Amino acid sequence: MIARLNEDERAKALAHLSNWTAITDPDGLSRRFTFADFNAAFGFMTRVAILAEKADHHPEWSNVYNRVDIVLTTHDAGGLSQRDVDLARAIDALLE
Ligand SMILES: C[C@H](O)[C@H](O)[C@H]1CNC2=NC(N)=NC(=O)C2=N1
Repeated sequence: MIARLNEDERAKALAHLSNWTAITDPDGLSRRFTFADFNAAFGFMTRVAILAEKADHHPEWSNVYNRVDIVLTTHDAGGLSQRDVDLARAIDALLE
């Protein structure tokens, strides 16, 4: 069973995830992405979906036209875990 991050682990992880916001309900990370249009937003979602399937770790997300809102939280852990941090980094890397 994957564990929630403790305070020390959270602080260290967040220091490397400046684009993401720590949230409490659910306990996790969130980030809003804005693209030129729906096509670009959906293309991004497709790439994130492939990452998520490979990692067997899936985002909570919504899309409105060119905007994608992502929340990363670990259901199996009841909150923020290393899996969320790893997926956030992998998502950021898609845009580099
Ligand atoms: C059975 C399967 O491995 C689990 O349900 C995985 C799938 N994707 C998941 N995604 C997220 N965000 N949290 C989980 O706990 C989780 N668990």
